[in-house]
Amino acid sequence: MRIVVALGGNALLQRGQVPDAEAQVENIRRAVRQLAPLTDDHEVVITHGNGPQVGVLAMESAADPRLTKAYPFDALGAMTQGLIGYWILQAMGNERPYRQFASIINQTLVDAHDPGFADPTKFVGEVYEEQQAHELAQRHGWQVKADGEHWRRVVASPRPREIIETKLIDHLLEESIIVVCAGGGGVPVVRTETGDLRGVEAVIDKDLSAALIARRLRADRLLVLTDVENVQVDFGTGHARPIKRTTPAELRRLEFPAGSMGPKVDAACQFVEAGGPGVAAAIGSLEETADLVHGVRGTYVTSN
Ligand SMILES: Nc1ncnc2c1ncn2[C@@H]1O[C@H](COP(=O)(O)OP(=O)(O)O)[C@@H](O)[C@H]1O
Ligand SMILES: NC(=O)OP(=O)(O)O
Repeated sequence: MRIVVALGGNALLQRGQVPDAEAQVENIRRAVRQLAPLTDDHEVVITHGNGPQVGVLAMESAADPRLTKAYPFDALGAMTQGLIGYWILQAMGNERPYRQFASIINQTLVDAHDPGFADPTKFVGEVYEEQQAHELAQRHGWQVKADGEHWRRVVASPRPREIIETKLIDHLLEESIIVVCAGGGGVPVVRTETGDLRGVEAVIDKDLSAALIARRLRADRLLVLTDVENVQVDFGTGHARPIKRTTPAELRRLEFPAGSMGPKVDAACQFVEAGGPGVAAAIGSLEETADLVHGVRGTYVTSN
């Protein structure tokens, strides 16, 4: 099978964890232990989040007295692809030394008029208490929103339209190379009137980019790996219950938060709606990756 995996930002850095390199390398090592067995029997593409990391780089860039202007988010996104891609590449290589892995810096086309530019939803950086978040927003010109019980900086997150390097990724898979790509959803770019590509200030949702890649590569499975075992109905209430097997039609009738479960559900639905017979998407815990593939665990989404 051809499998596209979206590795949640929580797998790389848990909420509240200090973003030291050592901590992230250790988290990635744990995540990769779950992913490596997939590569024994399947063609695998790994995408990953970058919200916490791109927030750290943005703070560093804004604080650098030598710069007249902080680095824009397209450049910071490319940096996180290099950083996290390198960590994943090394960890995968250590788990499966006889396999070949490639991590690519990729660009993701977005629409310059996407409504996501006017209503930022992508959480970046660390979590704050509400009061502190508002103070930081005032001081740095950020926009901040509630993320569960905490508050975080938000940036624009336009919908991914095309993965510029799709053909390259396809070639690599056909050569039995495991590909890490679309880190942080891919570097957001728009096409100018002259046909050139130009980076834009945004962070794309990696789950939506993973769904797009999975569709374009005609994948059999989309695995959205995060820190909860299932998508839940009435999440966060006393009567929350897990959704096990479902369809896009059923999921589309429910509502999920824009900055967390919403894009995961949307990604799963988009992939299954566009896919051929036998395709499935699963949303669930990284720790249960092997069982998600066949719908034994997690929320398993099929067309009927
Ligand atoms: N209906 C829901 N079912 C399950 N989890 C939900 C739901 N709504 C919101 N969440 C939250 O979504 C989180 C996963 O989204 P997110 O933090 O963006 O994941 P990741 O960083 O792993 O991509 C869970 O930890 C949970 O707190
Ligand atoms: N870019 C992105 O979707 O990152 P997170 O998964 O960390 O939110």
